[in-house]
Amino acid sequence: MYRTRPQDEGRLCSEFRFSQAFTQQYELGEKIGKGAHATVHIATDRVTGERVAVKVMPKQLGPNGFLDPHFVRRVRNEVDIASHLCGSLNVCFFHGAYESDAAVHLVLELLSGGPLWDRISSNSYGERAAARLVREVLRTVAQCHSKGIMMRDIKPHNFMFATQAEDSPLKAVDFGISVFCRPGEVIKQRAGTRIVMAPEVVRCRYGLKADLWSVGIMAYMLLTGRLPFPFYERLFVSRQKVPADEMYAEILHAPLDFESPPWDTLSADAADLVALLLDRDQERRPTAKEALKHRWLQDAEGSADGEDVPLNRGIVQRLQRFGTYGRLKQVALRTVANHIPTDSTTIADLRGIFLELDPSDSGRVPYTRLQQELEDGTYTVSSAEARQLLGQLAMTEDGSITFTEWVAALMDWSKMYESSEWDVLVERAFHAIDKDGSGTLTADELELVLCGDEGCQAPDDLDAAMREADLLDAEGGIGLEQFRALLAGEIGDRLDLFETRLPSNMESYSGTMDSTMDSTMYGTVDSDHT
Ligand SMILES: Nc1ncnc2c1ncn2[C@@H]1O[C@H](COP(=O)(O)OP(=O)(O)OP(=O)(O)O)[C@@H](O)[C@H]1O
Repeated sequence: MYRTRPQDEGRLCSEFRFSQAFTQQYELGEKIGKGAHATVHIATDRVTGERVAVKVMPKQLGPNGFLDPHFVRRVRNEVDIASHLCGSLNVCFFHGAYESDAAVHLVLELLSGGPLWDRISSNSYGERAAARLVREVLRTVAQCHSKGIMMRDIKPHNFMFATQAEDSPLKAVDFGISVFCRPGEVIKQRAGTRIVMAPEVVRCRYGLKADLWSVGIMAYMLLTGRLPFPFYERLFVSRQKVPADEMYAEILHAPLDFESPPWDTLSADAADLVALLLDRDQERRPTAKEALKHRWLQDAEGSADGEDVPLNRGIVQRLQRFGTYGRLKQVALRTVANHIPTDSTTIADLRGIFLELDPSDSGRVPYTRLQQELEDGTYTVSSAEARQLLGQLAMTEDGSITFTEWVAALMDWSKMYESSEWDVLVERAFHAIDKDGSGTLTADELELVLCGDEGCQAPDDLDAAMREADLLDAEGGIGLEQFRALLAGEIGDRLDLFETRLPSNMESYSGTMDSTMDSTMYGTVDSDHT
């Protein structure tokens, strides 16, 4: 994620250093959405014909003619967080960023199922359907929190369905006001959308747990079609303006309504989880990982979906986990994988599955064969998602994936990390990258492993990788200890943070819903501008 550095604030227009080749690569089509900071269009890839969404953000200049620092921060947030999370199927896939003199273009996965907001307004969810959606939202939050990212604007507008299907996956969009926040860190700037704002955000002293309150409000809305606060009636039914101070007072003090219908017909488990998430004491409120273990969410998909999924049915989970590691960490893991002896027992099960795909034991599997494996019905992934997942893997020139790559992507690295082999492997990998033997990985050496002999094509590639690895300040290079820390961080991300995408029976939506809610009542308060 972007941290504001003095030299980045107010840079001249061209200085995002994104590619300027948008119009060469894409044909811009009809407008499909509008937010406060951007318009969103459909666009078509001129070579592949693939349809994508393009978020066009007009460049905002400050009075001095330089780019407005808030604008720079918002764009960097979106780009960096989307890059961090691009392996996750719970997040709208980010294809890349472009800029012209007038605008930044963010090319995104096209989500044609519309925002969750629209379905909340026209449907009520049966408990099981609601539980599935809450679980997807919690997974997204858990993935973000494990990367130290606070989403800060969790609301039904910022989750969109991939398709029109009732059981469509739900994906997060719009990370414009998200921030880096380590566990225990306190943020003091009020930001977000009032109706989902946690009490501690209102008080301007908050951390990651504030996201869980917002999930609680979303879960409440999914189950009841309304908000738990008295101001709901005035704002959404009578359509009156409610002063911000009055909303804040109710968020801080008003009793939350768990009595009125339909609470009398909802399960005790549903009420229990929502009440836990809406605990005003953030210390007692569960983390996203704890909430995911709640009883109400356990049978949400009716299928096994956790650490217990066998390797041969857990490829989608593992590819997502690898995809969220960041490019520099991925290449570092590849280098480590390259040093694991092929007969090591730690990779025996991975070898067995690889051999099923590569019966002649050539050490390679064609990319197309893997794509077929993901799309053959074992998993519920679209072609674009299969490409997204496999796009994390480095391909050989003949379009194959090597066994080393397979190990790097699918390995349970936490087990290797705990083994006696780990330290030696990391050291060997470090020395393999440190070509000049200086004991430090320089920018040139990192560029070589990231982008090969030709160097990085997009000027921002190396910077972005360093930002992802939180190593932007490592101007003198990366030493062995930093390299170790890079590899160890988040190594133990639990697999059940990621969807299995194994088929399961989904309950249909049911019931009725108040359809008077209106997106105009839903504006983000971006405190950077207030
Ligand atoms: N990937 C996508 N696929 C299809 N439509 C999208 C996509 N991303 C956004 N949209 C549509 O465009 C609208 C505006 O997008 P978005 O919310 O990201 O803009 P914004 O200006 O950053 O928002 P905000 O007003 O919350 O700051 C969304 O409400 C949605 O309807």
